[in-house]
Amino acid sequence: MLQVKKLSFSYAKDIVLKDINFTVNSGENLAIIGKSGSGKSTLLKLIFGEYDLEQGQIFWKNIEILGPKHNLVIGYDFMKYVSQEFDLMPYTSVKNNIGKHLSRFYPEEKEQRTQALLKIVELEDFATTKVKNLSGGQKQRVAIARALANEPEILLLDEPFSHIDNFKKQTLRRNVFNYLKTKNISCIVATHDKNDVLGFADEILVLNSKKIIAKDKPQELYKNPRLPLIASFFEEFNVIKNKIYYAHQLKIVEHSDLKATVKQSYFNGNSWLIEAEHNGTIIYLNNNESINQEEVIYFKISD
Ligand SMILES: Nc1ncnc2c1ncn2[C@@H]1O[C@H](COP(=O)(O)OP(=O)(O)OP(=O)(O)O)[C@@H](O)[C@H]1O
Repeated sequence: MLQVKKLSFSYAKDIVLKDINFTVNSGENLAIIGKSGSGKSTLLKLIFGEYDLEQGQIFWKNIEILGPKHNLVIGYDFMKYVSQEFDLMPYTSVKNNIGKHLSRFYPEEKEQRTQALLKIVELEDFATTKVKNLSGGQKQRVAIARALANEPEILLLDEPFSHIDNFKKQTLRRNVFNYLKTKNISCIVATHDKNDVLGFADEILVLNSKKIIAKDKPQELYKNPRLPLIASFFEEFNVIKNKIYYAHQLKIVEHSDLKATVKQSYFNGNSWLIEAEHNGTIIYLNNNESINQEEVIYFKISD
């Protein structure tokens, strides 16, 4: 189990994280979300041991994670971190990057393991390509495979699929997160993308104003977002009479006391997102088809 206890941290004078407490069990997938600059990457780096803590402690099982003041080499064998920078060896092949930390004394196992990892990140065709000749998304996939090579006990992922195209993203997410579950590897993912979270995270931790403002199962946070900041992570939403409603909870009907004037329609695949003005504020609703600008609509709210 990972335990983060009373952690506070600042770069120079500005405090970034204050009194952070949480735990992650073995095999659990925790997503960290929050606005840009809320401290997600900093928290991952602290857990990895990249900086010395000012206050608080971090433990993996009963080993205390310590920063550079206490360790000549940053990091621990049981933990891997895939940063936004990847840190790959550019003039070396994909295969050798992935196998970098695998033992040379067992060449057959090393080859099998590398092939299995190439398959997970779907880079079999690039095994002998030098990393410098890969696209950003391909490099990101190499970095993920390399982090998995020695089966860490806990994996820290910072925006792990941000460079990967939409054609591959969903398959890759399933491959990686299912692999982690089958191997009981704990995982902490910092992300802006709800698709990295819904369907994969056991819990979501929300950072805001230096603190944890929520920690709950994705289903619970989605159903009861409590704050506009949380709702905005999932979908377009409205605040009506101090309650939060997603766009799909407002239904256009023939007759209602609730009236709005359409301003814009946006195609979003499954339906259209309708932007309309209601009592001087902009609201968002879903509809099966687009609606002309300035048309008056009536809507009801369904919980
Ligand atoms: N090395 C550093 N030195 C000084 N300040 C830093 C450093 N790294 C980050 N910060 C600051 O700390 C705060 C938190 O940054 P961090 O990168 O952890 O946020 P984040 O939530 O991961 O952001 P994003 O979602 O944009 O990646 C920001 O205000 C940032 O400017």
